[in-house]
Amino acid sequence: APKHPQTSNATPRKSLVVFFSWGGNTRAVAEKISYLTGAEGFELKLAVPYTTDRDEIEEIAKREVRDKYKPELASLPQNIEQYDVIYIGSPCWFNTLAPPVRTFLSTVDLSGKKIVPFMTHGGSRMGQSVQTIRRLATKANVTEGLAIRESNASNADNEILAWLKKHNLIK
Ligand SMILES: Cc1cc2nc3c(=O)[nH]c(=O)nc-3n(C[C@H](O)[C@H](O)[C@H](O)COP(=O)(O)O)c2cc1C
Repeated sequence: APKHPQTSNATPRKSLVVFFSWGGNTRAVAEKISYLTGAEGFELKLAVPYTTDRDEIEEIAKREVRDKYKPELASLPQNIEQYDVIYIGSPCWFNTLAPPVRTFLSTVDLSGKKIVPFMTHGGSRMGQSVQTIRRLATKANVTEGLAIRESNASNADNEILAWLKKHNLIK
């Protein structure tokens, strides 16, 4: 049947927020992005969870980042092909992505996706993470990142909203 001229053949852009959070700051930003965009959320969790001890995680993270270690994830998002836009969130750990996010990027085929990175941090902003995402997801279109300071993580509504508008991710 002929299509109405207003009808687009393009399927609507579906988006997913994939994130890891150790202390909750990145989760707060991820939840805000989901709330503002309608994107579904997927929290990356490890098969063997990290310690909750702040001194111990420092040592573990330092070693894993140095070794580019990819810890095993408990699960992966299903049917990734249905999403056009994937937000990817991480705390800044030693100037880059937390290792669980590295595992995700190395495991899932993100060819042709628009990837929107975001990070919470104590001063390093995105660090090296955008370059790392571009290297691991070679066939994706990776935008500039959204960096939110740790102290603002649960109070960044306006910053997140402005950033989403600036990048045409919401109206
Ligand atoms: C192991 C570890 C390493 C960190 N390394 C950095 C860093 O290199 N640069 C920085 O700005 N903040 C660093 N931080 C601070 C975190 O990026 C910041 O507190 C972030 O908001 C934590 O997010 P989360 O609560 O989602 O885990 C580090 C924190 C931890 C626990």
